[in-house]
Amino acid sequence: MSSFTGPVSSSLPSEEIVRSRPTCHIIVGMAGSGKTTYMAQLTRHLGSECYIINLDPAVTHLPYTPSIDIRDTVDYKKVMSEYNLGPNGAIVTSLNLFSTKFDSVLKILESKTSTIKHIIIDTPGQIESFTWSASGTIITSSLSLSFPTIMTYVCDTVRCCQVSTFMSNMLYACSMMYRSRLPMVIALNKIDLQSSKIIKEWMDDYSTFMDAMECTGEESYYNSLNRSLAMTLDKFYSTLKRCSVSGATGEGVEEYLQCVDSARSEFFEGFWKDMETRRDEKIAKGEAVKKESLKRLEKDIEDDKKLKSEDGGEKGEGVKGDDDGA
Ligand SMILES: Nc1nc2c(ncn2[C@@H]2O[C@H](COP(=O)(O)OP(=O)(O)OP(=O)(O)O)[C@@H](O)[C@H]2O)c(=O)[nH]1
Repeated sequence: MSSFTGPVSSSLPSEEIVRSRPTCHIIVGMAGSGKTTYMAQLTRHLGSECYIINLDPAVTHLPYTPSIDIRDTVDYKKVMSEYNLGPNGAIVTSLNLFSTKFDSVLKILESKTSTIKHIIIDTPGQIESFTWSASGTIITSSLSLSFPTIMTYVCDTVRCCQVSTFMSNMLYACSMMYRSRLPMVIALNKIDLQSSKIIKEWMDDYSTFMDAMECTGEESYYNSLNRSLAMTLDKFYSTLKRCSVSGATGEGVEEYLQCVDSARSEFFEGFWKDMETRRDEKIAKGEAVKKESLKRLEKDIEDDKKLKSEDGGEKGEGVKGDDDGA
């Protein structure tokens, strides 16, 4: 799996150091999918082993107590009025403002690595404001350069039992996974209300999804688009880790943590290896550029010398001095 598009520094921690670090879970999902409720359940389960960060500037109530809260740094309502923005624009701007201070967050996290095993991050309900914004990319990249990081995509199982909602969610998850290049866990949430069996079948067997689409009785452009997309997504499903959970009852948290463990290993096999290769490539490229510059400099000096000998050294002291200096 190739990965990273942000800055690569040769002063990054080694794999050995990163391996001993807590796993960072970035919790994403469509509005109302149950991210916050599930996070509360997860953090209750993990207790003092986890460190919680809230990145949703517009949330009014949280059922958990975050250790770092974007709302302590950025006043979303003020951003709205000062920059004359609507709700979504204000979320993106608040995230942008917060991302400029993200180095301080990383420093705090660094100081906690010996006492925590998980860093859990809640993101705004307006999924695109985090996943498709520059600040979302900066935050995700910064975290993944210091900690084994995974994306947890929370799905509302009740709504995903409709073929069109299922497809929208999978397309979103797929694009986010390929954009971030991080391992992804799909948490099929709200299983206290609806079994996730049918969704798993659709992921495992393309023909069952086709059958479900036939059952809608529609032969529309939308269905033929869904059919083509389903074929394309087939490969994506095979790379996913998925589990069934309930933010309401806590069911499935253990299964989720097993998925996280395997996603963590995938992080080192895919993302981290690729990142190191890129870093080595960049250093090697830097060396090559240096060598090339040196060659050019030597050639310039040679050319200069040739010119001077052709001129018979008539250019006087100044040029001689330059030559000596070179
Ligand atoms: N029955 C049931 N309800 C749930 C579950 N998870 C969340 N809910 C309900 O779904 C609604 C949305 O839950 P939230 O946790 O606020 O969802 P969210 O994704 O954080 O919402 P946004 O931040 O607005 O995107 C709330 O009414 C929750 O009580 C679940 O596992 N089972």
